[in-house]
Order: sequence, then C-alpha cells, then structure tokens
Amino acid sequence: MLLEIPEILSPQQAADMKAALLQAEWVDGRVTAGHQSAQAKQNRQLPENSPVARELGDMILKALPANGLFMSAALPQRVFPPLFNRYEGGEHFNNHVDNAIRRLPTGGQIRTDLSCTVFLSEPEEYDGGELLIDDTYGAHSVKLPAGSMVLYPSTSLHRVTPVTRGSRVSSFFWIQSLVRDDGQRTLLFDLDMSINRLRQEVGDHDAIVAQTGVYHNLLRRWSEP
Ligand SMILES: O=C(O)CCC(=O)C(=O)O
Ligand SMILES: [Fe+2]
Repeated sequence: MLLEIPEILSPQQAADMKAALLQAEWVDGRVTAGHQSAQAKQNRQLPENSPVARELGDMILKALPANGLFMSAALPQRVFPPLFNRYEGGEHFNNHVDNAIRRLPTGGQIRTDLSCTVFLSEPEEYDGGELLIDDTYGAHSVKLPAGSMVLYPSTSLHRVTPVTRGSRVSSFFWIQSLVRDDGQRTLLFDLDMSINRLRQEVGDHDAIVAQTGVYHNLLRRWSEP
C-alpha cells in the first residue's frame, strides 16, 4: 500500500527544518547506498552522525507516534534514524529497490518493510523531483507539500526524477513493521479505518466491539516479535 500522510510535521516545523538543513554540511549521497543504488544515485545527504541530522531526526521520530494514520498504516516495530537528502541542478536517483537489511548506527539491524519520504521543500520551490513508485497498477508520482510524508512498501522499484530548478530537501528512512507482509498490513489498516468510521458514526455497538476483537486477533496472528 502506498499512503500519503498529510502534515506529519506542521508547516512551521517543516520550514524550520529546511532552513536548518540548508545551512548544514552535505556529502555525496552514495555514502549509504548499496552497490546497485550507488550507480543510480546522484544527490547529496547529511552524514548519518551529523548533529543536525540527529536533532532533526529526533523531531521526526517524536512526530510519528503522535500521528494515528501513520501508526495504523505502519504498525512500526523499529524505525531507522531519519536521514536527509537534497537534490539540485539535475540531481536525481534512478530506479532502485532499497536494501532489505540496514545496519542501525546504534548497533543491530533493521529489516526494511516500509520506506518513507518526508517532504521539506514546497512543491512550487522546485521543478522535477517527483518520487515515482511502481506497483502492480503502474507508476505513482508523489510530490507533496512540505511536512507531508509518503509511506510505501520497500519492495517497490522507485526513482526520483531530476530536479531541474530550485532545491528539493527531504528526510527519508525505513521502518520494520510488526507485520512484515504488505497485504496483511493493508487489510489491518483497512479494517482499523473502517472500525474508526463506524465508531464515529454509530457510537457504541456490540458489532464494533466484535470487529475490534477481530482486528486484535488478526494482529496477534500476524505480528512478529
Ligand atoms: O528522495 C527520496 O524521496 C527517495 C530517496 C530514496 O529512494 C533512497 O534514498 O533510497
Ligand atoms: Fe530508495
């Protein structure tokens, strides 16, 4: 499932982050790329351990659990400390699939079930820079307002088209979900959204209690420790 989540950061938070990032020291984006994606990647990145990356990354990590849509869709188990990238002057990222396993800077590792981009530049500030994500129905073009994020299965082939005017700054990272399978996770999300709507429209009802039970029993069955 590909999901756009509006305002994971407030417009002010996103603008402050972008301003701080534009002052920071950037390095060649290939520092975190695997062998194939190093050939596809032409952009810049903040070093993983840069103090600015860690400070802004922590702000994003704090915003995620406060967003019900994100929590329901991602069912996060572990979140990679957010990284930051920047594309200008024709920089781009050709077709690739993200590495399945990534080493955490703090030790240990994470299986990448979901990939995400938090947009920090407003769409009208740059030309190009669309994130194109393939699924079985074709390619989806994503270019969101600053502060909004897209969540998509890490199994997807994706690319970022050349930025031909202005600057595209964003945060990107990966999530290991409690539910590894995208199909199962999508069913849980759909069920959760539908239960929430019913609860709002109908209020208390035995059938809603029963459906909530089904949700939790499916989650119990499908989640991994
Ligand atoms: O810049 C983006 O939106 C995506 C970056 C990306 O695909 C990656 O770093 O693997
Ligand atoms: Fe990627």
